[in-house]
Amino acid sequence: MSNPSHEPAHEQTGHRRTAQQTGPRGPVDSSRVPRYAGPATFARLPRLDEVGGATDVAVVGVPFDTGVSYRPGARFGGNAIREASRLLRPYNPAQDASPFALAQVADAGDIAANPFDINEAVETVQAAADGILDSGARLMTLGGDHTIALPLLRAVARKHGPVALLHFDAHLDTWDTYFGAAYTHGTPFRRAAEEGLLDTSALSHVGVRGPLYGKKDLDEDERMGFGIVTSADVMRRGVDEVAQQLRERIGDRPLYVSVDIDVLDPAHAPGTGTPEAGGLTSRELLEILRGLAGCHLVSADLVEVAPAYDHAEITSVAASHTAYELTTLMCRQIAGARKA
Ligand SMILES: N=C(N)NCCCC(=O)O
Ligand SMILES: [Zn+2]
Ligand SMILES: [Zn+2]
Repeated sequence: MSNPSHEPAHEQTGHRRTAQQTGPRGPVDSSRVPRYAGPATFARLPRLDEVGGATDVAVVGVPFDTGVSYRPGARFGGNAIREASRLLRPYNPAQDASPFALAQVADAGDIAANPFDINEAVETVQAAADGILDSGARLMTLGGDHTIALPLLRAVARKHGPVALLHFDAHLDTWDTYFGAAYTHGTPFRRAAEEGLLDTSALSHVGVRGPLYGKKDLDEDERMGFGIVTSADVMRRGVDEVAQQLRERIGDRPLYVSVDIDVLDPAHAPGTGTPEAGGLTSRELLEILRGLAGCHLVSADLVEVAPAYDHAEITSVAASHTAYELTTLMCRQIAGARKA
């Protein structure tokens, strides 16, 4: 019998064991079970229940997009990224690591956030994130709009104290309110700064570009402590120099990385809600992330993938590779800390 889903017996599912019956349970082996078969988990990794409910990194979907100011649809982002991640392979040559052999990574399913009540959804996301972090796992969330970065940062700061933030986005997302609403996808980092969740000596936006409401947007953002590497800066200075500057700013602080997929040029990520011309290439984004090796990455999100505007999975493939680099960073760091 060939069952391409994720039954506990890994002999039937083709889940790779990286050592003889010990060590992390890896992805389904795509040389034994076609990679397009069965329900999608991130990178064909086991579900959380298949690894006994304990993991080092929990990949979690956040199907929520009630906080958007323009095109809706990011509620479908997590599952689109899971589908596009079927083609990921277990060895990451760019970081010379087999991430899923270094640490257990499991797909913990979706957080069931109320689509009709943003305040309640924010509480639900925080409670779910608290639970996962309390179990000792790091979070890699997929999908949702940028509103969710606030409850995720609340959970991370509850565990680690104020964190360094590296925010990849076309937008600042430090605006104050929209239509009087405090919790939207344009406001999470102002709320996080107000709540003391951020280490104000290590806050960076990368990839910012496009029209603003006024110059005061930049002044207020700077007052909150953010430094900006614009999209044009990345082009002029190059990825190695940018990554080095970011690494120096972050140091050994606990780091949260938030990736809004609209940091990429619409040519590289058409499937998003508020696209802006002149963005990063996926190659630039992936290279900057790889340059963060050694940082203490405690959790990350990947938001604003709206598959209804995508074509040929351009956006969700870029997103799946972005999440793969982020999980690789976490797994390397976990394995390194275990050795030390
Ligand atoms: N976080 C994202 N993707 N966009 C924020 C844009 C807010 C605005 O409409 O001005
Ligand atoms: Zn954005
Ligand atoms: Zn954003």
